[in-house]
Amino acid sequence: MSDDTVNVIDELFAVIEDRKANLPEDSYTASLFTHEKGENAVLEKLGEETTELILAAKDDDREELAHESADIVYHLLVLLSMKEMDVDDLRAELAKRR
Ligand SMILES: N=c1c2ncn([C@@H]3O[C@H](COP(=O)(O)OP(=O)(O)OP(=O)(O)O)[C@@H](O)[C@H]3O)c2ncn1[C@@H]1O[C@H](COP(=O)(O)O)[C@@H](O)[C@H]1O
Repeated sequence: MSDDTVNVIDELFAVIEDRKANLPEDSYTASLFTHEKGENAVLEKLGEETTELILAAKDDDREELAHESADIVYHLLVLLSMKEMDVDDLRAELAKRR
């Protein structure tokens, strides 16, 4: 994995944190933080996208698999932010398993 690929995750997380702090009206991310369903909105998205990921894998559709993987990573980062966690928590957990 290139440094750019790693950085894009950190950069995306920084954007998510910014949206959480500033709640711009036109932001999908902000709408997840203010959703009437609370955290269930992002949890439902993760459930739906996991199903879509499974279907893409079963179809051997690599383009769709990458698309759904990105949707899941994005919504996972939103969830971590909602729980006052961050990418370092994920990195630390993965590193513990080496
Ligand atoms: N990475 C994402 C990202 N991934 C997914 N989504 C949104 O998540 C929603 C996914 O829901 P759905 O699966 O129902 O949408 P869909 O387009 O039908 O997707 P599929 O069914 O094809 O999987 C869509 O509205 C997408 O726009 C994202 N929205 C934002 N980001 C990032 O967050 C940044 C800030 O975005 P805003 O908060 O909107 O400013 C953007 O610059 C992006 O980098």
